[in-house]
Amino acid sequence: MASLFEPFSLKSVTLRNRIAVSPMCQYMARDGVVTDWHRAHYATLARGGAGLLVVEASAVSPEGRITWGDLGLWNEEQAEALRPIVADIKAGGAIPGIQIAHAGRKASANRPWEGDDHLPENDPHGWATIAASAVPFGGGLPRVPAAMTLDDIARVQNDFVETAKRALSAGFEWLELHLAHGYLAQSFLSPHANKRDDQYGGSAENRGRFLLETVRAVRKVWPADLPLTARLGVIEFDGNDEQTVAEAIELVKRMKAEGLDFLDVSIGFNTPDAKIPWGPHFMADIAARVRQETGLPVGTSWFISEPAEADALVREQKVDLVFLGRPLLANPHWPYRAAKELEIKDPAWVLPPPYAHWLARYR
Ligand SMILES: CC(=O)[C@H]1CCCN(Cc2ccccc2)C1
Repeated sequence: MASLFEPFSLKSVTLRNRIAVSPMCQYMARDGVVTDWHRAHYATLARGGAGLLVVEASAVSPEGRITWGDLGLWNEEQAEALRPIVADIKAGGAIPGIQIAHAGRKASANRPWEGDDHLPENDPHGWATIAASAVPFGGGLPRVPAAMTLDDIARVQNDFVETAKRALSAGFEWLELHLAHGYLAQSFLSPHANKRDDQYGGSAENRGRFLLETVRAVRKVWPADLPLTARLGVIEFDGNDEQTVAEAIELVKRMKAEGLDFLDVSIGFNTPDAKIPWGPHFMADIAARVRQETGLPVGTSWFISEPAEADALVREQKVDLVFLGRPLLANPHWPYRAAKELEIKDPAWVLPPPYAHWLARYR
């Protein structure tokens, strides 16, 4: 029976435990390039003891960023600048992962602490946005995106492929396609956002096409022995959940057949009117259903903060990995806290030797 501190192997990669650092935007990049902020941020988190560290959403093109502060992986300079980050993550003992993304109709926005809303259309720092259809998200993100042409679709899918190749060249061993949170790929899957009448709209199969084609294309360039994963919004909490989850599970089965190795189960966030049932590990049972019905290993996040809860989710085989975000911002050594609370042997040694030997002494 696996527990939080059991290793996890997937393809040729082995994680030292079931704790993953969830991709968390820092909005501290310059032209998509990492800065000193990221160097300290990622080294600290990697040294904290997690088994996997997924670097924040990195845009596949400049207009694919949420804000001007987002990381990018659309050019070689950005890839090169990520190499020391990968080295720091590996030196800390974690597997280096990265999430690659296109923000779609949620792009061209202010950083969360500076408004978390769309820049004014005439703002020189903003840019035109694209999505499945010319339908705005709403709320603080009212900008109307351009409906993508078939050429746009092919271009953006190629951007994901080229970005995946750069992630490999930068040394990442775990790739997460961002297909969630109301961003570009998710906007194709959602009837809230996708009003197309071509082969990318209408039926569930058509609405899943962009996502499935992107997985298929990236799988061709991402090494067969390295995990190709995705974060997918499988539920909207918009009153139509049974249909949404059923459609998502069918799509995940198709993605698995195309070589997807793991699913990070999340939320669609395609409508500002969603009624999210925020609460302790509220996504766990939905993740367990995806795991059960697709046979893929899964992870999930959202309101997982207590070690005993995280351990139970793994022991009960609801998830294979727990993705932690804010608990790790609050305490980058959360794995050490968990090791103590779960009474793991030699808990201090989830941390690097310079810390562990002191913490293990004077008991
Ligand atoms: C890139 C990404 O998925 C991040 C960006 C920052 C907010 N994160 C969490 C979030 C998603 C959707 C609505 C509200 C909050 C998601």
